[in-house]
Amino acid sequence: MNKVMLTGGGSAGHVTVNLALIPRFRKEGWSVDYIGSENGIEKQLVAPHEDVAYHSISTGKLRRYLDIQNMKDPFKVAKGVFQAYRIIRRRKPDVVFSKGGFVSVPVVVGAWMNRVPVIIHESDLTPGLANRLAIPFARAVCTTFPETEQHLDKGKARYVGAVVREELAKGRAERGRMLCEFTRQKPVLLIMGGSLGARKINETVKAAMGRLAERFQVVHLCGKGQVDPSVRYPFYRPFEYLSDELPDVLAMADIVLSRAGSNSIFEFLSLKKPMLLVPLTKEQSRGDQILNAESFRKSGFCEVLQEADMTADTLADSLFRLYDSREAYRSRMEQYEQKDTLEQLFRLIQAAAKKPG
Ligand SMILES: CC(=O)N[C@H]1[C@@H](OP(=O)(O)OP(=O)(O)OC[C@H]2O[C@@H](n3ccc(=O)[nH]c3=O)[C@H](O)[C@@H]2O)O[C@H](CO)[C@@H](O)[C@@H]1O
Repeated sequence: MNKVMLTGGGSAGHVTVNLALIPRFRKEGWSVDYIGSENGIEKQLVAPHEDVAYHSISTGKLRRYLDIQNMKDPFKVAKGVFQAYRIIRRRKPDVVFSKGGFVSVPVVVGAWMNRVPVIIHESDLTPGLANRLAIPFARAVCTTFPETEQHLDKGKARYVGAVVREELAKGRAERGRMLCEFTRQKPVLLIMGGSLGARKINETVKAAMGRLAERFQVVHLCGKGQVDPSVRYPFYRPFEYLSDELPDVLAMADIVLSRAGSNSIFEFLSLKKPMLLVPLTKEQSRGDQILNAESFRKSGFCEVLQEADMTADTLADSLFRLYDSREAYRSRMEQYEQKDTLEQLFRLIQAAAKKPG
């Protein structure tokens, strides 16, 4: 029996691909282990998969800026490498698949020390810091955007496309309407700030709601602890986060306002939802979302509004314009050819395993 060790975490975006792969491994009779952090979102997301053995290791943030924590973090990372090395030596996986995030770096190094092959997946157009550190230890780097190859050692890059969770296509608009108690005929605007919410978008939506409510019914995924009870409109429904109900809400949405996290935007693309993207700025992230959004804009899948230009009025104007041209966006998205990404990833992981078959 083949054994795979998965890793990745820190935000939902770094766990989604791993979760989508688990049923594929199960189908082939592989055993699956996961190394994540003690308190990260990956622990909660993996917990329902009872047949996946979860191991936690110490993690330190690999900070891009100076701060007193910097002094402690190298020790935490070193401890994480030691723990990951020991877990991998004991569990003896045939291959490690890493999705990125801080927790993945010690795991990749631990795998290399045990001579276990490593395959990496990158969701964004340019590789994140964790993946950049891990790439020298990996056999192959799978990319979501074709452009990413320019940022990598050519021999290692494999363009596989985006993994979109199967259940997202199974949503029912009617159930979404019942959940939100939307009874009007007006179009539905879905606002999604990424897995952690987006404070600046939430504040601007609050200021723009007077105008937005005239044309849309609005469902707003605000992020944990970010629902503002003072925003009250008859057809405005805020939630902190949706899990099982998300497919139904997506099915009901006519257009979407979102950050430009890679998983989210490929989900909207696969469901043909015209999108207005407000990418995280270079200061908030590393500029990856700006590049993700720019690539989608060039393909004609979205409009982009930079955060510095976002006011209540520019936001409402952009959303009205997007809705008015929704058919043109949809027909361009129809042309996008969805690759069989999950299968390609599985095959690459299988080929890298010490005991293929
Ligand atoms: C702040 C930060 O570092 N963001 C990064 C993080 O974003 P983040 O984790 O927000 O990433 P994504 O947009 O890629 O993924 C969010 C995921 O959460 C799901 N979801 C969201 C809201 C909700 O209520 N329910 C729900 O299920 C979405 O469907 C999606 O699958 O990883 C992405 C992929 O590497 C990067 O592009 C982002 O720059």
